[in-house]
Amino acid sequence: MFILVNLKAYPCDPIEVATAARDVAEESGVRIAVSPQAADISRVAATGVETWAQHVDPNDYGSHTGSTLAEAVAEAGAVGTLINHSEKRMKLADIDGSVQAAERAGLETCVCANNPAQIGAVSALGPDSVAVEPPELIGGDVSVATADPGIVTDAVDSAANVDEDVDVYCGAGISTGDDVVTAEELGASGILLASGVAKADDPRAALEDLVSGL
Ligand SMILES: O=C[C@H](O)COP(=O)(O)O
Repeated sequence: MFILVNLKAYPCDPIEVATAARDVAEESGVRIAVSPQAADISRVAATGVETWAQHVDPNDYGSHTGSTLAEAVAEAGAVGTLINHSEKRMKLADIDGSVQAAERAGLETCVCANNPAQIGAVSALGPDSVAVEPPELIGGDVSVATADPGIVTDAVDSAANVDEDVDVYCGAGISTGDDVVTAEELGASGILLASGVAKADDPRAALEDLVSGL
C-alpha cells in the first residue's frame, strides 16, 4: 500500500510531518509520500521523504503568470503530483493537459475523482493512478472504506475496465491502521489522506498507526 499524505493548506509544520513520514517509511518498509504547499516542496524534499505536488497546471513554459509549472515543482524536488483534487477541480481537457505536463516533467500522476464513473473517465487519460474521494466524507472522521465500501470496489472495477495498469487509491476520512487494511481488502493499492496526519497532535504516532496493519 502507498500512503500519500496531503498537507493541503493546513497550519501544520511540514518539516515535522515530512521527517516523521520519512522515518516511518524507513522503519516499516511502507511507501509514504508527503504533498505540501508548492512553496514548501524544496524544503520538504530536502528531508529525504518522497515529495509530491498538490497540483500542476496544464501549461508549458511561457506567459502563464500564477501557474504551477510541472517542471518547476520537479526541479524543486517533487517526484509526483495530484491532479484534479476535490478542492482543486478542473475541466476534463485541463486534467488531460496537466497529466501530459506532469509526464513531460517526469512526475508520477494521481488524478482524483468524486465517484466511480469519473474514475473511469480520468483513467482513460493515462495517469499512473487515480484516487476516488466522495467529497462529503473529506475531512470527516468516518473512512470512505467503512462508510461506502461499494464506491471503492466500483472505482477499482471502473479503472480496470479502462486500463488495468492504473493504480486505484481511495481517500476521505481515513485515519487509522484498520481503515488502511479495509481499503486494501476492497482492492485499493493506496490511500490519500490529510487531516488524520496534518491535524494530529502527534503526526509520527498517526503515521505509525496507519502502517501498523500492513
Ligand atoms: O487529499 C486528501 C483527501 O482530501 C482526504 O482528506 P481527509 O483525510 O482529511 O479526509
